[in-house]
Amino acid sequence: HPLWQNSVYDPVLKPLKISYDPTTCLHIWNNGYSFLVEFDDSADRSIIVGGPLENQYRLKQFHFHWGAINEWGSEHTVDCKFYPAELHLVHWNAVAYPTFEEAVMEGDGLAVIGVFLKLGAHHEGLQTLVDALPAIKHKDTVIEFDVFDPSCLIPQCPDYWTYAGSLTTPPLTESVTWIIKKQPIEVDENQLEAFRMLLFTSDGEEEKRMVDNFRPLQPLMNRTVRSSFQ
Ligand SMILES: NCCOCCOCCNC(=O)c1ccc(S(N)(=O)=O)cc1
Ligand SMILES: [Zn+2]
Repeated sequence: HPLWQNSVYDPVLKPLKISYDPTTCLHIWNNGYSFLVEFDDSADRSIIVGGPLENQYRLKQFHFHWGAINEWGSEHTVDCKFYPAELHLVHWNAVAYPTFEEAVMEGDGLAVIGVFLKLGAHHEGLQTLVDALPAIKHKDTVIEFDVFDPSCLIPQCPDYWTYAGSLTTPPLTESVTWIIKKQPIEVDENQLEAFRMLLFTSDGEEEKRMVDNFRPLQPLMNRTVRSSFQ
């Protein structure tokens, strides 16, 4: 999604407030499309509020999209530039809807924080995840993941873009308030290569490396992207 050129500064936008409880972390698994870290969302223990949001939203999972090479991989672009990977932290509106599955079908059901990954310095917090990847190389493999604070993957800079959009994989429902952080996080080449060693395929099948698991850019049409910064 082409950010920046078509964005309008909205002075009404508030800072996003993020409060995650690291002990709500459950497991990390390879679902055949990406690898996901899932959280216990049975109570309001890991939530975001503020920003463009009317309600508070509960963290359910985070996952990534990345390319086969560093020239592409993100699902949003800034100034026509792709990043090598993009993190999505998926939250749902448990104030308005009883289950995640129902929230997925509603316009104000989900809020996804997008964070760009840029090639650079080693990322200590990400390394914890990278160390777990060999154990979930194949589709439908899972390992327990006790304590992890996803805040370590979110840049300090408060600036973000926001727009009303959709899931980038089926069911592609238009239920997502996208909140894309302006500042990328830096990860090193070995960490990106570790993502690319995962497989789309199950154990025993012919190996297909998990790369280029991003949706191609979609036309902006008449959508407005607002920025929280000038
Ligand atoms: N499985 C049958 C019922 O399905 C109900 C809805 O399931 C939705 C599954 N998809 C997701 O949860 C889901 C979540 C986030 C993103 S993304 N890449 O837009 O952040 C894409 C997809
Ligand atoms: Zn995603």
